[in-house]
Amino acid sequence: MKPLRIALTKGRLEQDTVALLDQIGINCDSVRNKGRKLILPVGDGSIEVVLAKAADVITYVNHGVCDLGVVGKDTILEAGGSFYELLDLGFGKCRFALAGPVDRDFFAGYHTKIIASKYPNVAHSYFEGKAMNVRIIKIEGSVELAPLLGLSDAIVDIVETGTTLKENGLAVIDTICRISARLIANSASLKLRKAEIEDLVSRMEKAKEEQK
Ligand SMILES: Nc1ncnc2c1ncn2[C@@H]1O[C@H](COP(=O)(O)OP(=O)(O)OP(=O)(O)O)[C@@H](O)[C@H]1O
Ligand SMILES: O=P(O)(O)OC[C@H]1O[C@H](OP(=O)(O)OP(=O)(O)O)[C@H](O)[C@@H]1O
Repeated sequence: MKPLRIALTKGRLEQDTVALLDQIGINCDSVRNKGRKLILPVGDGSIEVVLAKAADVITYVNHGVCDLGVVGKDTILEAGGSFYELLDLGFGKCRFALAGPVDRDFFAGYHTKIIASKYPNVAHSYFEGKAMNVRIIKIEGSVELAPLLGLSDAIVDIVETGTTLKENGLAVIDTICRISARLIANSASLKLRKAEIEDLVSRMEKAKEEQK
């Protein structure tokens, strides 16, 4: 049988995911010593880890070329898709927040507010929920720059420790929602490889319980 393919978000979530796989008995030395390789067999070879950017994890799972994925709830909320969310993995914890300059009242004045974000869909839903008309500008990174440069009134971005906001004279105006890493599954894989996936999920759940 083909190995079960798990797309794993490179970067911040990588280490915790590898640690979790190790904990449930799937040896991930190949991932730790990957060099520039992007597809790595792990454990006894019945599982393959694919290293991808967050949004691409969802694309690969959606299209069924990967059976499972590990991705942040932030990316899930932004990208959407028709996959199943199987498990909250409990790491990669942060939150989505609306933030702006400490010395300005975001709600003051009647002009249409400008919001910068790497997550325009999340920002749009948030303000739609508040029945507030805003203009959203997509920024690719270091979103905190936008209000500092006078491009936007505020940002919708990820906040973890709050250090980036603080060091740039910004503060949280409102918390939008909590974020953590999730295990997602392609819907066909969930039917076709049910036993393997259920086994993996139950081992992950057990590992999570043991960590508490
Ligand atoms: N402080 C944080 N900042 C950003 N993401 C965080 C943070 N803490 C946890 N995360 C989670 O880690 C995931 C991956 O973040 P990471 O910064 O590695 O990649 P990225 O957001 O795609 O950025 P890049 O374009 O720099 O690769 C995020 O989608 C989010 O779920
Ligand atoms: O609250 P903190 O602990 O300071 O973390 C939050 C910061 O981390 C992320 O940026 P990242 O480092 O991923 O870079 P980016 O802005 O280029 O996406 C996020 O976009 C914030 O800028």
